[in-house]
Amino acid sequence: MTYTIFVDGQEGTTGLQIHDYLSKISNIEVLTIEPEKRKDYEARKALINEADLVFLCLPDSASREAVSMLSNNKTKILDASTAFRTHPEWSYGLPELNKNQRSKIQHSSRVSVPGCHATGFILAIQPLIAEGVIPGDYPSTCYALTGYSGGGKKLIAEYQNSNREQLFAPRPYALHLNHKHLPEMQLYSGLSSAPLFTPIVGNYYKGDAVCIPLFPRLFTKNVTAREVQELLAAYYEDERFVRVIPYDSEAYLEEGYFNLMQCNDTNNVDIFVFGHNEQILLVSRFDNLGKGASGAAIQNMNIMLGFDESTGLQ
Ligand SMILES: NC(=O)C1=CN([C@@H]2O[C@H](COP(=O)(O)OP(=O)(O)OC[C@H]3O[C@@H](n4cnc5c(N)ncnc54)[C@H](OP(=O)(O)O)[C@@H]3O)[C@@H](O)[C@H]2O)C=CC1
Ligand SMILES: CC(=O)N[C@@H](CCC(=O)OP(=O)(O)O)C(=O)O
Repeated sequence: MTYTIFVDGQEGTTGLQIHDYLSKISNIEVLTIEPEKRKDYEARKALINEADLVFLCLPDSASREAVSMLSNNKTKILDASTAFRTHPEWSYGLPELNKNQRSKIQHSSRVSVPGCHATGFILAIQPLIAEGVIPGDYPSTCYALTGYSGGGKKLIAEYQNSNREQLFAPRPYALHLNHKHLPEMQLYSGLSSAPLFTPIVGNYYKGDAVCIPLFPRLFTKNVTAREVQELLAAYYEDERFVRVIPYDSEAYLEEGYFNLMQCNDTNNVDIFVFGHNEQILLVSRFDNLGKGASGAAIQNMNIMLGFDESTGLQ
């Protein structure tokens, strides 16, 4: 069986990369829109309703509009925007979340692709809450270091076409403490309040390290950093895209420094547990355009269409 696929937003950062992945997958036919018609309501509506599966790689408002264009029961939607990530009728496209999530995605025709920072945060902290190690009302904090491609065409152009001195140094942002990923970070991690989250964008293309400092004295169970690593390793034992790095493994550092680009061009997430009995630092590392965006979108498509989950992915 051949499935027809349409990417609405095909010329954007996420859309272009999804096209790259799709070009390597068989059993699909990609429907394209003429470039000058890519924002034409009727032209988009026709293709959205013709396709078996549509990727929405658009701003939130255009995603909502695209969903309102649906007039059939066949088309499955995978939305990359923030518009539906906590919507009760949509499935959250993080198959590794728990034992039921993969099947939820498989049986759903509306799936949202998680935000990049949210992916790293939830994968690292959720199992510790689910297993009763960290209480749901834990006052969590999180910071993330990310490449500028996460900001889409506009931020890429700013970094690549400007020599402004202030772009050379890392730049903290979302300093009103209201980053758009907070609702999904809270909901799917199982926390009763959102983390205090401060992302930092750097002058490099891609690579994300989401860091979560933790104080075991505030935990429900008395555990060491080594035991936290063991718990996470057991939780993700059967997951092909999530690797929990052995505790205390200097081999993964480069002369003592962390390389946050090491998962680039893969769909992998590496989770590290650093620290000792009094302080722990969890770090999730991944490609913000891979498992943080387009790779995750393709992984979800594979599940929704019944393909092997790693089809087209590295
Ligand atoms: N789920 C994830 O992990 C990630 C999701 N995203 C999300 O994906 C979406 C796209 O992000 P990104 O690719 O980085 O953004 P870009 O700005 O790079 O691309 C967005 C594209 O959408 C097009 N567009 C805007 N409005 C319309 C419209 N009404 N109809 C058709 N096309 C339209 C733009 O056109 P034009 O070329 O004319 O500007 C552009 O090509 C955003 O919602 C973003 O939040 C982003 C990164 C990761
Ligand atoms: C550098 C930068 O701006 N990054 C984006 C992350 C993009 C992403 O993954 O998420 P969305 O799908 O929610 O857009 C940000 O922090 O908003």
